[in-house]
Amino acid sequence: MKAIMETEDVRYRYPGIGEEALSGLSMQIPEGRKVAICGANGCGKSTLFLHAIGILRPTSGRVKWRGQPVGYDRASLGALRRRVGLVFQDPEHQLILNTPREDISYGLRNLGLAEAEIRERADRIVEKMGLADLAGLPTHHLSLGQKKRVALAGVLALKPELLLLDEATAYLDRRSERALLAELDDACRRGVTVAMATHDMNVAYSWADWVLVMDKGRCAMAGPPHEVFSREEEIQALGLELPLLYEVWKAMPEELRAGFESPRSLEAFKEALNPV
Ligand SMILES: Nc1ncnc2c1ncn2[C@@H]1O[C@H](COP(=O)(O)OP(=O)(O)OP(=O)(O)O)[C@@H](O)[C@H]1O
Repeated sequence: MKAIMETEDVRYRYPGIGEEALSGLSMQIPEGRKVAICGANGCGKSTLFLHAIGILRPTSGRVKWRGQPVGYDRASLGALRRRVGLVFQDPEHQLILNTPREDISYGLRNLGLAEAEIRERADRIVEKMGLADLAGLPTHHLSLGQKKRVALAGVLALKPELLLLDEATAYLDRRSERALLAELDDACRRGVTVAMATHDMNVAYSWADWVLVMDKGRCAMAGPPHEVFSREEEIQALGLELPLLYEVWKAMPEELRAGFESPRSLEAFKEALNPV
């Protein structure tokens, strides 16, 4: 497993706060994967993301990009932020201009691209993400789900190698959630490593192919979803729920389950029960 980004024993304390937000965090984000980062409120997921783009700097320990320690001079931070894109939990923190198109173009302009390329890249992402009807509207007329899609479009337009999302699916209806996860799958197929912080264990279980569980500023568990969630007692002790599909599967008679790994989608579940 090759890590695109990793942290080594990272400690961080917000100024004026007694408790460490990260208290010896060592974790790896494997390259090319869809990673879910799970953990109770306040376990340090957002703080980890702010370290990943160099907004915060560890009090001790190291953050590494492709095996090399991250540098904190202007040029190194600029290079890091061209490679790592962060979609914030609250799209209001990301969308600052009048319209989605202006916001998407603004990010591209910051990359120093020529106007023609800015227009072309903005058009392409607007069309690809089905935002054409919204692109020219005042951003404050958009729903939360629409704003989340625009925020994602703005970061994807920058073509990051690692895409980080903080609670991307929170407050989305099922259809918007599915559309957003499909977008992330698509990005991953194009070679982008995607890591999403989520409280939704159903999303973590069925969408991700690697799961990191954080607890009190450290990495408590890491592995493929069925492996992590099969450690049921540990998951529950960390205040997390088991995914519904996993629980239903485990509640079924053992002879029906024999020979199958716990299915991670409804389709796989049905197939396991009615093999063709
Ligand atoms: N700007 C800040 N100033 C002071 N303390 C902070 C700040 N941001 C976060 N913290 C503290 O750092 C710890 C980790 O918070 P963080 O937001 O990283 O957790 P999280 O896992 O993302 O939480 P959530 O799931 O609620 O979004 C918490 O104890 C939190 O109170």
